[in-house]
Amino acid sequence: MKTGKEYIDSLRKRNIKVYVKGQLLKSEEVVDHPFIRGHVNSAALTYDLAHDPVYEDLMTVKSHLTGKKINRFTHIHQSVDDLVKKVKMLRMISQKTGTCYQRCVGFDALNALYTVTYEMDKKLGTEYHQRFKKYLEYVQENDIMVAGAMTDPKGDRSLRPSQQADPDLYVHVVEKNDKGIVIRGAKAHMTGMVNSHEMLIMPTTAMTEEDKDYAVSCAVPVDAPGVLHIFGRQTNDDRKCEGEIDQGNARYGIVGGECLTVLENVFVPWEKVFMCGETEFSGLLVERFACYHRQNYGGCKGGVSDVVIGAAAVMADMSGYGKAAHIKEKINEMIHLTETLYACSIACSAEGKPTASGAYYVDPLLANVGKHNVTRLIYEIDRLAQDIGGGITATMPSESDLRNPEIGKYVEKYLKGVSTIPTEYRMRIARLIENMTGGTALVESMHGAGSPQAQKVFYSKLSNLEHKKRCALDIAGVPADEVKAALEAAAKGKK
Ligand SMILES: Cc1cc2nc3c(=O)[nH]c(=O)nc-3n(C[C@H](O)[C@H](O)[C@H](O)COP(=O)(O)OP(=O)(O)OC[C@H]3O[C@@H](n4cnc5c(N)ncnc54)[C@H](O)[C@@H]3O)c2cc1C
Repeated sequence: MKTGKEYIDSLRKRNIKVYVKGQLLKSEEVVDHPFIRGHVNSAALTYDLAHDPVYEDLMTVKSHLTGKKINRFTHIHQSVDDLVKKVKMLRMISQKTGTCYQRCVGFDALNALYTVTYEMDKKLGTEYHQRFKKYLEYVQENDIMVAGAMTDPKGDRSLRPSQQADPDLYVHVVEKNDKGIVIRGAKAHMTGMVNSHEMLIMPTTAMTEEDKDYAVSCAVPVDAPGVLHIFGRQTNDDRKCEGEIDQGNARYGIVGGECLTVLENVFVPWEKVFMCGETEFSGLLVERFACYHRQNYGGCKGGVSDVVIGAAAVMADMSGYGKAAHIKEKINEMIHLTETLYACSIACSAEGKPTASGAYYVDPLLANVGKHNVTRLIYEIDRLAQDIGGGITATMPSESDLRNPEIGKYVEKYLKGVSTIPTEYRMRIARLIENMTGGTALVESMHGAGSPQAQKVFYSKLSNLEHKKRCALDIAGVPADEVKAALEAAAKGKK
C-alpha cells in the first residue's frame, strides 16, 4: 500500500496535460498548482490513513484475489460487513477533510465492472471478467487511484447518443483492430481526475442497438496520448492564490477538483477493454455504478455535515449565543438530518446481497432514497448553518484587511465576538461555513451521483406499488381481484 507521500510522488511521474484558466500547466506543476493541491491533499489522506493502526479495520482489507492487505478503496465487497465498513470509512475521512477525497468514484466503478463483466460473460460467452480481474490485481498491487468516468457531455438530452448532431458528445469507439480500440469523446465533471493514475470509462446511459459504438468501457491512464483535462472553476477559487483564511478549507479545498476530460482518438489495448458493443449490458452497468455510488452519500456527506454542524456550533459559542434555546434546537435539527442521511447509507449496506460474481451489492431502492435525501437535506443543513453563522459569513473583510497595518486593528476590533476569543479564530470559522455551504459544495449534493430524477425512476421500478395496493385492500376488507377486474373493465370501456 502506498503512503500519501508515495502517492504524491507517483503523480509527479505522470506526463499529464491539464489546462487551468486557459493555460496548459507543465506536467510537474500540476500537483502543486493552488487550484489542485487541496484535492491532492485530501486524496493523499486516503493513502496515509491506511497506515494508521487506529483505522486499520476501516481502511484496509484482505484482497479476495491475492490474500494481501490492500487499501479498501481498491477492494471488491465480499460481505455486508464490507459494505457497512465502506460507509463508516467515508464518514470518518470526511470528518477529517470536510470535503470530497475523490477515491470512491473509482472504487464504485471497480465494483460495478466486477459484477457486470461476470454476468456479461455468463450470458454472452465473452472474456471480460478474467481481463478485468487482471486489471483489478494491477490496481490493488500498485494502490492505483482510479477516476470513475461515466458522465458524458450529452449534448441535446432529448436525443440518443447516435442521434446527436455531433457524434462525439458521448464517448464512442471510432476504430477497432487486432491490438485494441480507439475512442473519442469527452467525460464531464470528472472528480479527482487530474490527481488520479487511471480512469475507468463507462457508458452514461442504457444503449440501443443503434448506439452500439457508444457501449464502451475501458481503463485509460490519465496521461495517455490524446487525453487532456480542462480544470473546472469553483466558487471563490482565485482565493487559493492568496492567503489561507479566505479559502475556508485551505488544506483540503472544496468538492473534488472536477474537470472536463477530452479523449481525442485514444488507443486502448484489448486487455484494458471491458465492454465493447454489448448494448444490453450498458444499462446494467450504469445502474450498478449509480447504486454503489449513491450508497456513499450518507457516509461522505454525513461526515461533511458533522463538520458543518461543528462549525455552526463553534460560531455560536464564539459569538456568545451558543446557549440560546433556538440555536440548540437548530443544531439538534442539523444532527437529526445528518443522521437521517447516514442511516440510509447504513441501511442500504446492511440490506446488501451477493451478486452472481460473489461481490456484494447494496439494496438499490434504499441507496437511491439515501442519495435523494442528500439532494434536499444538505440544503436544509447548510441553510441552518448560515442562519447560525450570521451575515459575517457573506460580508466579512479579507485576510489581507486583517493583516493590513493600518486597518487590521479595525477588523480585529469590530469582528470580535466573545472578548477572550481571538478575532482571527472567529474569521476562520466564518470562512469555513461560507466555503462549505455555498456554490460548488451545494451543487455537488444535487447532481453528484445523479440528479434527483435519476433516483426517482428507481422508486416506481423497485418499490412494488402493486404490493402496497394489495396491503391496503386486504386491510380495508376489499377483494383485490374484484377491484382489478372492475378497473380493467372500466379502462376497456373508455377505449
Ligand atoms: C461535483 C460533481 C462531481 C461529479 N463527479 C463525477 C464523476 O467523478 N464521475 C462521473 O461520471 N460523473 C460525475 N458527476 C456528474 C453527475 O453524475 C452529473 O452531474 C449528473 O448525472 C447530472 O448530469 P448533468 O450534470 O449532465 O445534468 P443534466 O443532464 O444537464 O441535468 C440537468 C437537469 O435536466 C434533467 N434532464 C436531463 N436529461 C433529461 C431528459 N432527457 N429529459 C428530461 N429531463 C432531463 C435532469 O433530471 C436535471 O434536472 C459529478 C457532478 C458534480 C456536480
